[in-house]
Amino acid sequence: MSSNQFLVIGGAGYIGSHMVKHLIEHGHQVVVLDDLSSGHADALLGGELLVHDFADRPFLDALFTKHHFDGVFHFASQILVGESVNNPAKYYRANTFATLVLLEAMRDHGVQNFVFSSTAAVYGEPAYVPIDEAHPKIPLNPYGASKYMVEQILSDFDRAHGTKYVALRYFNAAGADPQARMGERHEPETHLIPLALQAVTGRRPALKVFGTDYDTPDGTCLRDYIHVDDLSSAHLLAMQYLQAGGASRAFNLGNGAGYSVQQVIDVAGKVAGKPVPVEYAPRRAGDPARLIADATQAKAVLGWEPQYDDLEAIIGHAWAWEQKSH
Ligand SMILES: NC(=O)c1ccc[n+]([C@@H]2O[C@H](COP(=O)([O-])OP(=O)(O)OC[C@H]3O[C@@H](n4cnc5c(N)ncnc54)[C@H](O)[C@@H]3O)[C@@H](O)[C@H]2O)c1
Ligand SMILES: O=c1ccn([C@@H]2O[C@H](COP(=O)(O)OP(=O)(O)O[C@H]3O[C@H](CO)[C@H](O)[C@H](O)[C@H]3O)[C@@H](O)[C@H]2O)c(=O)[nH]1
Repeated sequence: MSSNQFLVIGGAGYIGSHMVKHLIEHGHQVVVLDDLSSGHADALLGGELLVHDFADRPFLDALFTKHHFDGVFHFASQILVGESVNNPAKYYRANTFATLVLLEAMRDHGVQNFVFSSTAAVYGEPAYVPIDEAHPKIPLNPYGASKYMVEQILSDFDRAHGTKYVALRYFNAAGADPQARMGERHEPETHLIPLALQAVTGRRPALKVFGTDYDTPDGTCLRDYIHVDDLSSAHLLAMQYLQAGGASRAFNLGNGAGYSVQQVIDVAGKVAGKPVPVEYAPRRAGDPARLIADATQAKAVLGWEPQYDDLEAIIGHAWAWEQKSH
């Protein structure tokens, strides 16, 4: 495939920085637009970094006048589910309204091909697992709702303006660059794997296990952990699908296997060579017992083949990053 120029919004973040790496490794030109509110400039392996809020319309007008982009990947968002419940306006503004500003600018400048970071949170409490794309979308919190609203806007823009998009609904993003050049650096960190590993090193207090009385084999929640590099490969395939004339749609991204919180803790202890200090705590509000993806569509339509279906490999990469970064 020939070299293209892509805009990666939120490219200095956890998942976006792996995307930038993947694009560069595939010979593409990359412009990163990131305000560094939660991202890190040193996570970028290359490309041109523009430090700016992506929802600034005059800035976007100048950007789209100066550059021709073959497509746009959009990772920038507010990502804390709990915060979204207490401060919904922040989420509808940053995730939904800001993306509408971006989509209008893209429409007016004729920028085509949009790959959007959506989430399994659009589904809400699962009616069945594994969850396929046809599963009812009843988000339980404003974070999930803010993303689902963007999907609905995208569908309307496609009908009205021919905006071509793929919405990728990730399950639990995990792992890090196998060479530990970049990894997960959220602040505050809320995700299970980095918190477990940081409890081992003593950088954080004991890991609180949120609930041991779920209707699952060991009583803790099941999640579908998908490696960030596998997310990146799916994004590029989704972009190429659009460039080849594929119809706008959503895809789930996950491994299709559920691992319990207790299994993650056990594997993290094995990988780190020391047990994870844990404290058993009540359930966290809004956590479904099981979230497992049916990603058959991404495999069949995009030709996506995840490389890392082994939890030990995923946590191994996160551990190498954890040791290198602190
Ligand atoms: N981490 C997960 O498990 C997960 C799961 C499902 C979906 N997602 C989605 O994936 C995307 C990336 O998540 P992440 O974990 O990499 O988050 P992150 O916070 O590490 O990255 C987000 C990036 O966007 C930038 N950003 C935020 N607001 C901006 C703005 N207004 N203008 C310019 N840049 C801005 C931040 O500086 C950061 O670099 C998000 O859209 C998130 O909702 C993540
Ligand atoms: O300190 C912790 C942190 C998490 N957990 C448990 O570990 C599992 C995974 O929790 P994470 O916070 O790592 O991930 P979530 O499944 O809550 O969230 C992920 O999936 C969501 C979709 O439902 C959103 O997309 C979100 O951005 C993404 O990180 C859950 O059962 C949670 O209760 C703990 O027991 N202790």
